Amino acid sequence: MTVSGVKGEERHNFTKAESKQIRARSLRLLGSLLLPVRAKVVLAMLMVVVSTAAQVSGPALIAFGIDRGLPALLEQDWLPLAATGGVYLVAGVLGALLIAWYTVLSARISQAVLIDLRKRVFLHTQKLSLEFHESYTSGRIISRQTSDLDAIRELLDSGINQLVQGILYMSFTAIALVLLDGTSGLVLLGAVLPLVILTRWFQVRSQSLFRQSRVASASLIVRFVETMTGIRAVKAFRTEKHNETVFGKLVESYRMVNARVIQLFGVFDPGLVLIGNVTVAAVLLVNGFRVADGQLAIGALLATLLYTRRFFDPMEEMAMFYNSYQSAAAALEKISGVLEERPGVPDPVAPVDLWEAHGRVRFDNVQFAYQADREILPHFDLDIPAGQTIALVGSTGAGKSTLAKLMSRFYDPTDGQVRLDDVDLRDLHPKDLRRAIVMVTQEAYLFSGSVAENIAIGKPDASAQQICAAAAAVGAHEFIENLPNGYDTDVNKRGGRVSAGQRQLISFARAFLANPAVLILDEATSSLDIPSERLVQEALQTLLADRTAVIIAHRLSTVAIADRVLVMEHGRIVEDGTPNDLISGTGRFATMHAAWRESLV
Ligand SMILES: Nc1ncnc2c1ncn2[C@@H]1O[C@H](COP(=O)(O)OP(=O)(O)OP(=O)(O)O)[C@@H](O)[C@H]1O
Repeated sequence: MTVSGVKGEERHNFTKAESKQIRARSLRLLGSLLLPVRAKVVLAMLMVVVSTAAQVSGPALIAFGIDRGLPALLEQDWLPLAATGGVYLVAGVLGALLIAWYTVLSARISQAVLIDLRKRVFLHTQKLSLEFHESYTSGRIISRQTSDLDAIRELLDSGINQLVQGILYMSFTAIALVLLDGTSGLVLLGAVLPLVILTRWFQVRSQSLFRQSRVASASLIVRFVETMTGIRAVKAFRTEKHNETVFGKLVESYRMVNARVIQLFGVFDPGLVLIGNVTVAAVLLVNGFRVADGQLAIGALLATLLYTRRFFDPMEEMAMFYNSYQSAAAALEKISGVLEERPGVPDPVAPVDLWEAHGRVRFDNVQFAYQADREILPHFDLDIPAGQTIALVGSTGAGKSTLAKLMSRFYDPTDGQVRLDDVDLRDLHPKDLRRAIVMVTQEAYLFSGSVAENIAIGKPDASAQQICAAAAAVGAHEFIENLPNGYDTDVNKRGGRVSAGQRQLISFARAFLANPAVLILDEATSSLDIPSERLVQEALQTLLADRTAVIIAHRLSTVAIADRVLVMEHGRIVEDGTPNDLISGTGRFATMHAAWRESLV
């Protein structure tokens, strides 16, 4: 199985080569994000090096002040002590200023990187085909934009700072200690072994716990989003109690993992403090004797103690970095996977412009399957002349919506071609394709915003009059006028809520305004009541007059306005003719129509 794109997300056990492939992908993404801010990164590094050096100089200066400045002062020479104090002050101020500057600069870098990544994820996910969105759940998409980006933000905001400053601080401190006094350096070296053992122990255990914690929190998000997305089904089937139990279990497992993480820190933190204190005690003991023997000055003793103590300070923060690094690395892996996905319907390399499409649609030798082993359209030929109105009927699962999706190029055929005015849809300029072919579906999705804005999606530069005219043409004007703020009513605010049928009318107005050469209505009148449907049918006569139209409808009333009826079964057209011919015949459509007429009586 491959790990390219999002496929790797479902797996946990990778081979070495696969892990390498995923890491390389993450690093490439990180590299491409840092490239535009590389100058700032170098500057920030320089600042942090200088400011850490300034901070680390403190104990050495204190030692100098005590061992050289004080005796000189006793001899009435105040200059060495004053100079030491001055240098200490300058180092302190410089360190503080540089840290302040560094903090601002690193925040800018992290903001730039995050904004870039956030935009890339949004734009790319939006570009991915319907095929991708139909299998990649909304919970996962939301996690990519929220918790994953948060994990990366956390790493950039504090994690990297802590790591870089921590490593530099510990290295500079160790170097300063060795330079000041080799013996103390040896004592510190003695602490390194237990330190390495403790840190390694912590890393090994925390790695698996942090992973479990991320998995548990992701499951919580996915469960929450899916429950809320399906809230209607939840209420209709009264599954609240069941959901509560399932969610409760997820929360409990999240709590358990976090409790174990805290237990781990409960051993690691005191362990660090203990090693630090034992080392300081050892330095005090060894150097105390050396001071008594006159081998070491008292100021140097103090400085060695301060360096030893300070050496351990960044350890805990660096252990925390490990956590944020792990989360961010996992997040980066998943985000880079989404960004690696290629749209199932790629934009043409040499797009053909079709300014004024006539609307002839042809399916030539088309074969189509969603999954390799299950063919939906085995072999499909169809010629729809420009301006014809087709009613597409057939039983559930016959492949009607699939045909509509191929016609709108939501999918590409596995074999053969779908053409508009003799141009393969794959070669058509995406802008021309969207202008020429519009599909209205049953969902009739409305975006946040006013009714007018929702209609104007069909033609963003439309005037208010054009919007009203479009609404009037599909019989939506009256109800829109009766909404609290008319065309300016926000469809997602209380009071502005519209019914499913009204939503469909708005999406009709949107399609009418877009004025495409080919209009596909996939169950687009299913939520309308019979009088509204009749109204729309009248409007449809005008709406469909000068364009090619494909109407998929279970209610056969639509057939009356069609020039031609296609009956589909198992991905094939089994009947094709004018409504009258088919009704008066003895085929499937005649039976369906008779049954439908009877149901009306
Ligand atoms: N995204 C998908 N992935 C895999 N299989 C799919 C997908 N969408 C549809 N199918 C399958 O393709 C077949 C045809 O489905 P399609 O939606 O085209 O039927 P339909 O004639 O429009 O049915 P209905 O009248 O119920 O809407 C069905 O067997 C369905 O299971």
